Amino acid sequence: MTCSEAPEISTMGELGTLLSWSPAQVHASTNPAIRAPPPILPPHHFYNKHLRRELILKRVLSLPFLVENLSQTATKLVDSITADELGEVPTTELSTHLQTRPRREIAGADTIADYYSISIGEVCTAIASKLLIPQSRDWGSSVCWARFTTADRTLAATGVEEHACLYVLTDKEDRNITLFPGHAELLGDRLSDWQRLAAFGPKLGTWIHLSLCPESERLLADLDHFPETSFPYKLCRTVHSSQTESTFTRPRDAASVPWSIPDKLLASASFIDSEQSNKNLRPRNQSRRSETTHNEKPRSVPSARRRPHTTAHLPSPLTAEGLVQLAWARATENNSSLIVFNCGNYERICVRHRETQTLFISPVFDVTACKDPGYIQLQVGTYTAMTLDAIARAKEAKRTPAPIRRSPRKRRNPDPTDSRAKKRQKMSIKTREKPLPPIAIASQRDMMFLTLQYGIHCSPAPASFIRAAQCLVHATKRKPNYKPPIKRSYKPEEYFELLLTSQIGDGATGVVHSANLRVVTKAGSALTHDNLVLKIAFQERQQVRMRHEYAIYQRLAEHGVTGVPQVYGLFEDLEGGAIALLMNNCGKTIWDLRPDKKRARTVITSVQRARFIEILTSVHRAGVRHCDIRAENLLIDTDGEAFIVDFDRGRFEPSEGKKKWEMEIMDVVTEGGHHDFSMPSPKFPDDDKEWWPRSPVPTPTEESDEDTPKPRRFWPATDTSNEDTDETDESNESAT
Ligand SMILES: Nc1ncnc2c1ncn2[C@@H]1O[C@H](COP(=O)(O)OP(=O)(O)OP(=O)(O)O)[C@@H](O)[C@H]1O
Repeated sequence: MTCSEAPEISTMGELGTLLSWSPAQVHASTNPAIRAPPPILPPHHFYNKHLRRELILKRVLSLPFLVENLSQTATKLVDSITADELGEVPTTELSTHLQTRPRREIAGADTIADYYSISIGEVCTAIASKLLIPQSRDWGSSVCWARFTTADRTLAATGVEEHACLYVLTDKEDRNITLFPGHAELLGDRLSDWQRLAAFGPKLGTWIHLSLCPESERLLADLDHFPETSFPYKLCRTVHSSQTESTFTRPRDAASVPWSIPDKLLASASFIDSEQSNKNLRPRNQSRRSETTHNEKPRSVPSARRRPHTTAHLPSPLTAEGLVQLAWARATENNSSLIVFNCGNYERICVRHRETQTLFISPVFDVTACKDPGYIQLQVGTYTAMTLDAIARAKEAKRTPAPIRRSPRKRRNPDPTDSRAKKRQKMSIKTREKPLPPIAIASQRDMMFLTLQYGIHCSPAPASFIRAAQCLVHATKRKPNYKPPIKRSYKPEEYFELLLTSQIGDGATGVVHSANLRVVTKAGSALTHDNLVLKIAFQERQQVRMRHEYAIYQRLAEHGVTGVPQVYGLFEDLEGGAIALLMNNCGKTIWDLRPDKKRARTVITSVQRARFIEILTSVHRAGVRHCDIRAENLLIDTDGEAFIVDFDRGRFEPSEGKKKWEMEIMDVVTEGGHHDFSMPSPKFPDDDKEWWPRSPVPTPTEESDEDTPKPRRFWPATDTSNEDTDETDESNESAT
């Protein structure tokens, strides 16, 4: 049945009538040009393989009464509100949303999420805010629901929308809560709870929308078809004894939650069959010791013996395992306890239980057929439960500081009586006489084991990356196009380790991380080098751009250009899906360094300005045009040195006119202004000699953004769809 009509509102029971409403069925667009792409695994699933062991999902169990529980949360709050507090229900305003018909183009996961936002989200945030702050008269929303856009616009085509959530608005600078005007005063003593909530983490609940197609419905139906004892959580396949050490306290569940998990179910979730449940979480190093004999140093086994036939992320259909892993990882990142899966007409709600690392999942239900209670009541119950749970966790986290857990992995002190240790020490003294910097040693090695250790990440097993292009800083005897073979296993002196410690940027070419390097010398001493940067590219077009960026840096290195990143190599993931460019850290962008963050004006010294101009002059002299001179690509390091980064849009052999034009842009940017990239750049003689590799035609899962720079992002994201480069006029030109 469908309850497609907006409720008729009577004065009595207006709220009840609103709560009993369920939306009309949505139908896929009849326009063949508007497809509902079947969900595929998004490229960023790479990160989900690096979740901390303590945060990884171990099992999925059914929770039959979750939906009823959540509806009751709304019922209880409605029952506790007095007629006086209820005041006037803004029926006309709210029912306008309920009447909103789906647009005919509804198909993709992003349009499903947008439809949900205007027809359900707007109403439910208003009602939930009223129930949480009953004294308010205005029915304004202090909890919000939104789909957050990302810099990677190609994600819209994956058929999965994972960036929607319930949240409280916070000030970006000081993380103070921004409630609907007047609500802060009404909260009285409870205001501190909400403040704490905002500081604790403003995201309260996670939504995963899937495109409107039969594949999505099948996926939703399969979400609990796993063995109860263990969930097959996918990790990297490298065999390696990791050196990462961390103290980490698993976030706690609230002592009392607005839903109930029967004791029996909780007990069965807590039952850890160590053999069974850890089997999938155990990286291969613990199960296969074949590479270590008694007296030998442990060898590491890469994740594959062959290079993948393409390094680019291949669109593979999303499986139920993949979807659960994706949703779990997203909820972990949001630190939310509830996850809602929605594919237009069907829905499932889940509880992420932190302590037992279990996902408790409701049965699938038809959102259009919700009756007693209606769909709006269930959603309001879900919103309020999410908020109350987050407030409780924020409060408890403040009250009981969690004990600091020491990592069980300890570094062994070398045994002074160990003759091999003594020999190693002697050798290290010898090598100390002629020390090579660690980065120079790593530059001669072809295998990189990559580990993530920041936020929710602490890789249970590293990813294996093989060198695809040489270091441009330290000389190597290798031929320029040398492709190193992949060995069966690697001794410590044959590889280097890279630890990603934070994410510092996310652009059209890739995700940029800060990184530390560790190498073990032949003599056995471990050396480290901090302050590196690794940019990872996933999609084919991004990878073409990254390889081009490397080629540009190669040209600049040949011409001895300084003031640009030093590149230590390009690497390919042996499990496919990613390539990575290793560079030195050039500091912070002049955009991020602006003294007044509320203004767009950047400020640099005259010496720095002169240096930026000098660098660009030498770049031009090397026969390269940057093509993206913006405040986000001009960096200053901790010593005040200037750097120009991000050459993925760069072009070879520019005309004199184009170089002059770019220098004028540099003048504007270093004066604190911004160039308007929507302006077509003028034509000059010899422009046709300029060349650059064209990005491949976007696959159906990718949207073309040729030469469109990354929009400047705020939180929530602002609409910058009109931004464009001065190069767009040229993007249709033929190129070699
Ligand atoms: N070598 C570096 N050192 C320090 N920070 C860096 C470095 N390279 C990049 N970054 C940071 O990462 C951000 C994104 O990097 P970059 O511009 O190279 O990526 P992109 O994917 O090409 O982005 P865009 O969409 O702007 O072209 C930069 O704005 C800068 O803040």
